[in-house]
Amino acid sequence: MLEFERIKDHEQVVFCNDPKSGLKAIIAIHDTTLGPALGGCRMRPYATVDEAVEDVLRLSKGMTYKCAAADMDHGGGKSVIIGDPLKDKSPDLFRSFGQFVESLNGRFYTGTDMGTTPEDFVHSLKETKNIVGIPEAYGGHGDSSVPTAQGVIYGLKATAKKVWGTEVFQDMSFAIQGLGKVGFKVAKKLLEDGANLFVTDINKSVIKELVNQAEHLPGKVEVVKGDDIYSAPADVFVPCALGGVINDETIEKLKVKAVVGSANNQLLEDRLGDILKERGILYAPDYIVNAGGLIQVADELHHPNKERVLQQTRAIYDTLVQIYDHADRENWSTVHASNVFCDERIENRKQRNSFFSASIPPKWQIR
Ligand SMILES: NC(=O)c1ccc[n+]([C@@H]2O[C@H](COP(=O)([O-])OP(=O)(O)OC[C@H]3O[C@@H](n4cnc5c(N)ncnc54)[C@H](O)[C@@H]3O)[C@@H](O)[C@H]2O)c1
Repeated sequence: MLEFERIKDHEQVVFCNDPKSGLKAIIAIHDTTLGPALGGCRMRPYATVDEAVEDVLRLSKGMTYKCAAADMDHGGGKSVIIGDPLKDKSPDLFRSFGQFVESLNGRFYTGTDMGTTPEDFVHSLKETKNIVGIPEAYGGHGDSSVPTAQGVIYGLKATAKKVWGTEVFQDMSFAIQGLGKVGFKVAKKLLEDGANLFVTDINKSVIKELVNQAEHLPGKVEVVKGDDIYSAPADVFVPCALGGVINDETIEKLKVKAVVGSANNQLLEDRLGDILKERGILYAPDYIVNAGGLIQVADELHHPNKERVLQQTRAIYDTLVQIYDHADRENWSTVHASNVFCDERIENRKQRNSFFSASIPPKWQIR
């Protein structure tokens, strides 16, 4: 049962039901103060509608913060399709989803997330232009893991500067969990710069590939098993696989001085940010560090330009510096400092919007 109390933080929640294509989806728009909502579309065989609602509400709120932190003119939204991505996909399902997105008249832009691919949304594009993260052949930027990995590198530089007073990775050590699209690129760049890595992945073939490539690079790789990555004697832990990896159990094992990675929702709960602080471990808030992909997909709405994406991704460095300094001044965790930073950006925009509101044209229609 969905009660208004449950969605009181959200502007709009839309249930999409199309028996012909089998589409059952939910679109949540959290906050459009900064601009039209932006957020991916996740497809999962949710056990209950309640579980799907929970996910879409939480994820859309997270997008409001992520867009604010990256200084995007977008608010937070997200969508979920209830279904098995291995069995239930069809062109009609994604066309139908596109029609529902179109019905929101530019209030919501979406694209790929867990369980969906850019190719799925080529079908949705036939019904709406409000799709991002599309293949290069359709005018998009293609693989978003490239700027995401660049953002992680800028995050590592800002953090290394803060903790060790240097941005030189040579002879520093990093424990990388997950060598997928993002983690592999980060690992390779660090090896090129002469860093020492501890790595783990459940996929043996990516480990083998990295070890092979490392033979021709200045840095060194040591492969560790599963959970041993948490206690690896490294300077920085770089989570690039799953969410929730920093929890009461793993936090005790960490020997690092900093945590900087691409994984979404790295802390199981925000309070763990305080424990990291107490333990003298500098945490780079995930939604700031991993915004490169978001920056790239949003850029598609303004005639895609890779140089502009790189420039905006570089700003992740400065944002982190501001947050670290603010957290220091107030004696806050970086999690709290970062949430306050985003809330202030949203509040400031509210005031600016009200000043111009009588004269500005409708703010949504970007392309
Ligand atoms: N790709 C992007 O642009 C982007 C943007 C923002 C955030 N992220 C987040 O960054 C993380 C990595 O994204 P990606 O695109 O590289 O995903 P990916 O699926 O390409 O890579 C994830 C890797 O983690 C490995 N893995 C899974 N479970 C593991 C475990 N228990 N221990 C060790 N390794 C494990 C997988 O085998 C895979 O190689 C995800 O949390 C994702 O949500 C990605």
